Amino acid sequence: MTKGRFISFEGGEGMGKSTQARLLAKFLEGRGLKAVLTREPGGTPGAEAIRQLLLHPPGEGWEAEAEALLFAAARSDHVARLIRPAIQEGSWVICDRYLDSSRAYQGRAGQLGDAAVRQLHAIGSHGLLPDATIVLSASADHVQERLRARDGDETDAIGGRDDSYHLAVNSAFEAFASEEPDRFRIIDGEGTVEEVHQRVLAALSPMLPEARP
Ligand SMILES: Nc1ncnc2c1ncn2[C@@H]1O[C@H](COP(=O)(O)OP(=O)(O)O)[C@@H](O)[C@H]1O
Ligand SMILES: Cc1cn([C@H]2C[C@H](O)[C@@H](COP(=O)(O)OP(=O)(O)O)O2)c(=O)[nH]c1=O
Repeated sequence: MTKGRFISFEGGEGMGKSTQARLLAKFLEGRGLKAVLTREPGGTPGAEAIRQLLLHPPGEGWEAEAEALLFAAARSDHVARLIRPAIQEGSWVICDRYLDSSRAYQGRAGQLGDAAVRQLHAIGSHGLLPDATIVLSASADHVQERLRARDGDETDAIGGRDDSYHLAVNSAFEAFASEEPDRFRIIDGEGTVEEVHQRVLAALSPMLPEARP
């Protein structure tokens, strides 16, 4: 059996990751492939429970180190129980956020540093990296309007952090993409959902299987 593929979508809140991850999974299924659509933090019962603890923390919230450990623990369960087995059985795993979110949010914006986040990942998930990572990028004005329509005034412990935190997150993703151009593709997230989907397909085209006649 051929090994599957692993693709992650990254970027700040409201860039269109969930929308585009869903469309890519549908596209792959249309080509006769098995696609597993999943998300972080989450994807398994244990990781979904940790997601609640992270986004709606009890008490006064987590210290930076505890927060990074919880993300790494959720990822460890997700990789061991869902991502790795799915890749091994030949599926395409499409993941809405993955390690690079921890690098950008906890490592850069949260100031824990890249080495510490990578160390946790080496222990928790044996360093598993995606074959390709799509970073969606759009202007703050654009995204604010989308988020208002999606969430109203609702926010969570991380989405609700100040503008400078989110600016650091966005510039971290850009830096990662330029440091590792073989794995990352930056995609313009502005325009219609279909326009962005076509850009995603174009960026991944060398990996994608041919349409069957
Ligand atoms: N290209 C687009 N143009 C307009 N609205 C969009 C576009 N892509 C997504 N949206 C909408 O914007 C909101 C945020 O998109 P979503 O996919 O949830 O982003 P993310 O997962 O990055 O937070 C959703 O309400 C979604 O329907
Ligand atoms: C996976 C991951 C997410 N996060 C944050 C980013 C988001 O604020 C939140 C996940 O919420 P989510 O609803 O998935 O994000 P979005 O609004 O982009 O759809 O958790 C981290 O801080 N570190 C991580 O490793």
